[in-house]
Parts: sequence; C-alpha cells; structure tokens
Amino acid sequence: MSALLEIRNLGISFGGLRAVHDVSFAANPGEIVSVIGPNGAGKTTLFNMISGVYRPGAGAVVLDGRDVTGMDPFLLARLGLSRTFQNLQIFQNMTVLENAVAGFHLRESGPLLADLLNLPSTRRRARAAEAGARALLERVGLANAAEREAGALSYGALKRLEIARALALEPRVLLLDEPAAGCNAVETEEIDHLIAEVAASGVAILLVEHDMKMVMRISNHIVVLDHGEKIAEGKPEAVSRDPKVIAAYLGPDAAALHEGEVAHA
Ligand SMILES: Nc1ncnc2c1ncn2[C@@H]1O[C@H](COP(=O)(O)OP(=O)(O)OP(=O)(O)O)[C@@H](O)[C@H]1O
Repeated sequence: MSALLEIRNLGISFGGLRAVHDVSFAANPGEIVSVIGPNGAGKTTLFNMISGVYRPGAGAVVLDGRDVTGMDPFLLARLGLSRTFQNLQIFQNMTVLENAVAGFHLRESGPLLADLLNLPSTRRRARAAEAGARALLERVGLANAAEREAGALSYGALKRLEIARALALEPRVLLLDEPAAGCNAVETEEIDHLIAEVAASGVAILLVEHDMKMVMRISNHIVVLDHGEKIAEGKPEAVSRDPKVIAAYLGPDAAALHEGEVAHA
C-alpha cells in the first residue's frame, strides 16, 4: 500500500546552486516525520516544494496516490495538505478568535455576491466558522484568550494560534516550519504536546525544527539533509548515532544532537 504522502526524488536548483537533489521519503497518518540538517541544507526549500510554493525542478509529490507536484498551495490545502511558516503569519491587530476564523474562510469559496448580500447561507457559514474556531482554540489551549488582540499574546501562544489556523483546513498532512523557534522551554513543551495530539488524531506531520531535543523527543522518523541531499533517515536513536549525521553537525549542534539522543534513551 502506498503512503499518504510520498516525496519522490525531489530536486530544485537556483541558478547554479543545487539547493535540493534527489530527496525521497514518505509519511503516513499519525506519524511525525522531521526533516533536519545544518543551516542552508535545503529544509525550507524542500517544504516550499512540497507545499506548492516552489515548483520542483525534478521529482514528484504524491498525496494519497495523486500526483500534486507544483500544485497551487490553495488547491493543496483543499486536498488536505496545509502548512505553517517560519515567520508568523498572524494578523496582530485582529483578535485571537478572528485569526482562527480566518482559517475557516481559507477553505471556503462561498459566492462573493451571497457574502455581499449577507444571505442566510452566509450567516450560517459565519456561525459555523466561529463555532469551529472556538473549538480549535480550546484544542490549542487558547479558549480563554479568544477575545484578546493577537498582538498581545506571548510568542508561544502565537505559534499555537498559527497551528490552530492551519488545523481549520482539516489537513491530513500538516507541515510545520520551525514551530518552536523563539519559544522558551515551557512554550516548546506545550507545542510538543499539541503536535503529538494532532498526530494522534491521525494527521501526518512533517516538521522542520532546529530544536534538536524536541525533534528527538517527538519524531517517529527523521530525514537528514546536508547540502541539499538526504544523507540519512530512520528512527531518532539510529539517526543521532549515525557518523554521517554527526559529521554534518560539527560544532555546538552536534552536542545538542547527542543530548537529544540521551534524552530520548
Ligand atoms: N529563492 C532562492 N533563491 C536562491 N537561492 C535560494 C533560494 N531559496 C533558498 N536558496 C538557497 O538554497 C539553499 C538551501 O536553503 P534553505 O533555506 O532551504 O535551507 P535550510 O536548510 O532551510 O536553512 P536554515 O536552517 O538556515 O533555514 C541555501 O544555499 C539557500 O541560500
């Protein structure tokens, strides 16, 4: 049986630079697959190809048996693949609830005229979106902050709000680009729990994250990139002991990798 998400031999070059070359892996429902690698290894570029931001120069992205390579991110979201970005995409001047509601509107294509005329169907959709948004805020631990301006939230809470908005699209595959970046230890742990809970609900999670302890703690499978190529993949324990991976992570990050391995053991 084929995997829910299959990445087949993906590659892209920018000018003469081979940013990603011949990368393949797969993800299944409930699985947390992390893509790690030193700075400039090609992680974000890979995410951009999978989520339709970049059209791959080679290879294919296959979602549930369907070739979705280079498909528009909006269409991909409708097919069940959504993502968050490294930089927060939150509307700071809107309330937390309004931000979550915005996620629901992303998946709709209600007729504009109906919206303008404020027809009963429009009002019904708006009520359903608000109810859905409130349920999501509960799920990510932000129910009590629903009416607050998003800009007043802590960084960790904003990261969870961004995940809530991506969940409004009811993804089967969720790509998280550095969900714990800029978060303290407590906030990182909250995000850990949230990611584990989302995976347990049957979503396949693809994670790019520099916090190696977090990666080692929550991943089922790790793909390691270096200079755009996959140099290793496997379970956290095996990957963190792989000499090729350790060599790629020379410096302080290598120590973090080792700590992650110890924490995982
Ligand atoms: N739009 C672009 N145009 C030209 N070069 C690019 C572009 N996007 C990425 N690159 C280059 O591709 C390589 C991979 O970059 P990428 O951002 O994917 O790495 P990364 O692993 O996500 O790095 P980091 O951990 O620092 O975020 C880098 O050499 C980068 O400079």
